[in-house]
Amino acid sequence: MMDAAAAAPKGKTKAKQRYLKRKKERRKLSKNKKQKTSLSQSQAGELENEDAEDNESIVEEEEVVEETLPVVEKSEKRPKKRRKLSIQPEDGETVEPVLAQTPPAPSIQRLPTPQAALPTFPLPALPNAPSKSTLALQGLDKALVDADIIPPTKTLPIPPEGDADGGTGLSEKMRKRLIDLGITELFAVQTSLLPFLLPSDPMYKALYQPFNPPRDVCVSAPTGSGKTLAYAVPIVEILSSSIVTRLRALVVLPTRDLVVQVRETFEAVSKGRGLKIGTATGQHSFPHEQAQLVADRSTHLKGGSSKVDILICTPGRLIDHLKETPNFSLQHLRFLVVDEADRLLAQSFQDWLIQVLAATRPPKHALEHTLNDLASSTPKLPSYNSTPGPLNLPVPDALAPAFLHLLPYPDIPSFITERKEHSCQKLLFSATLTRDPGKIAALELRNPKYFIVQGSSTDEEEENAILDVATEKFTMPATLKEHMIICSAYEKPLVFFHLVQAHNILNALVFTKSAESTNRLVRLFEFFQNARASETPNPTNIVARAYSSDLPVADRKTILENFKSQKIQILVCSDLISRGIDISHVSHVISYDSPVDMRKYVHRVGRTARAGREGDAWTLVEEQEARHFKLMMKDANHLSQVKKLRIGEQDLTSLVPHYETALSNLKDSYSRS
Ligand SMILES: Nc1ncnc2c1ncn2[C@@H]1O[C@H](COP(=O)(O)OP(=O)(O)OP(=O)(O)O)[C@@H](O)[C@H]1O
Repeated sequence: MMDAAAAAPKGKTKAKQRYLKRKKERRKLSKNKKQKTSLSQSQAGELENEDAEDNESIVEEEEVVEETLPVVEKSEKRPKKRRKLSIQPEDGETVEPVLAQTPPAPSIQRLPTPQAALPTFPLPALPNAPSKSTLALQGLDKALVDADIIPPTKTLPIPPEGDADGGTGLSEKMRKRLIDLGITELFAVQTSLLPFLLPSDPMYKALYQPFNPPRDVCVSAPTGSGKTLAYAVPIVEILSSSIVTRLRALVVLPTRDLVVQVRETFEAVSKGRGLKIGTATGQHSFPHEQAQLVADRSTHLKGGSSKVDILICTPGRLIDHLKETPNFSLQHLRFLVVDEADRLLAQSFQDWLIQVLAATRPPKHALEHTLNDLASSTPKLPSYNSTPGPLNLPVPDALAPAFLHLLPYPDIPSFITERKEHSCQKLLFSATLTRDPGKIAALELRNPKYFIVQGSSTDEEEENAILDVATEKFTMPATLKEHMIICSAYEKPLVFFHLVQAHNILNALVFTKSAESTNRLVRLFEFFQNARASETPNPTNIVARAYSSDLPVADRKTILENFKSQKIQILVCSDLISRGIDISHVSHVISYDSPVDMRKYVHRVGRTARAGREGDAWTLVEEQEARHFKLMMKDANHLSQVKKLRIGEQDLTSLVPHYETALSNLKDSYSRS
């Protein structure tokens, strides 16, 4: 018998035999393991640990055996073909199978989910046509397009003395004065204009701003909206800072009556501020006016010699003073107000505007001429570099700063190269502001700022407001009610009498086409009243008076005062007082003869419904004029606001007998005179 060692195959060492034996045992064990499904975890763990230990020992042994036993290596399990792996996550979410190493085959499922549809593009189309208003705005003056649109409802309370100015820009003195006058809030036009003209920075309130001259202003605001205070208040505020009297504000108005009215406003507002106010209307003799306006007329003074700070005048008399009154000068003007601007610009009286503007500008040559005489009479002036000698320089006589450079002083070098500008600020006002570019250009406005008072809340309404000014469509006071009565020429006086009686009119302004018609209507009305009174037990006596340019100035003044104090109930007038006149209690305006143009209509009806009060306007339109009147209203986009009033035939026929008597009496009176 062979022993075990001898039985061992040749070349196998003891270690090898031991290894093979243990391997056999391990295989056996792993077979058993598979069969024993109920094998506990702990047992399995022990087995694994055992395996791990075995493996360690094998590695050690293999390091030794490796070269000699390649067979053993072959027996190791190698990964076969790579297969797809499927991962089943715990939460049950299905994960796309991933192929190891090989790139994923393109699959529709794997593409990002496409959007609902392909992106859409707008169909080619023409852009929307610009609106009519946008088109109309094109080519308009930029200043007008940039206008400030102020809603008429915008008001600002005036804080009492001691409080902050509340955004009004007003001094304590002015606030106290206004409150004393019963003005407790600023109207729309004033809320915007006052802070613009009275900025909080005192630099901009200065009388002279030679290097930063103020912007000019154009204001379009309805009748009775408070335009007069909108310029009177800032002028008084700025001028009251001046100590020396110079003509610094010039207010130009179309009629004497308006001059008187605006003077009253200035006097009321400037009470206690030390400002001197003068007027020039031709009401007094020329020498009298000269003496009122100029202190020294005998010495030639280059800076002028004014006795007033504010001059309110009509253009005709202004030009007379510019030409004829020695030392009457506009060089110090800080404000030039053109109220009822469209009317004044239409008035080419002696080219008044050109002459006034020329007088406010520093002349390039004219002053030099006048100074030449002076220079020739003085010893030759030393040049800047020459040996200093005794200077005998002309006295500037309080020349305005913008005019100083014209004096024949030695040339003093200055680091300021900018030209000095005159500081005259032009302020234009009207309820019917003109858009005639030629007329506006004549004003030589400096960077003008427009303010338009008109109801507007949307952008479109703002555009419309600008367009209305551009196309001369005017805004009426919101509190005004308008009516037209179409009748025959024969019925017209009857309609007038009926309106006066039926509506118990006590404060009416009646407009006719001429001074002659005015007088005739008043006389007819008086005869009619007399005829009625003889048959009526307790007749109400209504006093009617004519107010026309035929009357002496003193009589006009008395009549106007009597109408204001309600001693006269009906004032019959021509268009002489259709503009600007402010009589607060006028409840009715009757256009006995219908106005020929829209501007006249706006100003006539604007004598009522002022300062937020109610008012009625009636226009009597003869049948043959009806077409023209309606067309005029339609062109102004205003026809819908003018209601047609029908008067029953019965109402008129009852008045006919008295009317017939009045007519025959009038005829007699005319034949006698
Ligand atoms: N803030 C205010 N509070 C109360 N009343 C005011 C105010 N501002 C002006 N008024 C009054 O309103 C009236 C009309 O003002 P004004 O005569 O200045 O109107 P206007 O805009 O110039 O009208 P028109 O275009 O007809 O000349 C005047 O009696 C004036 O005293």
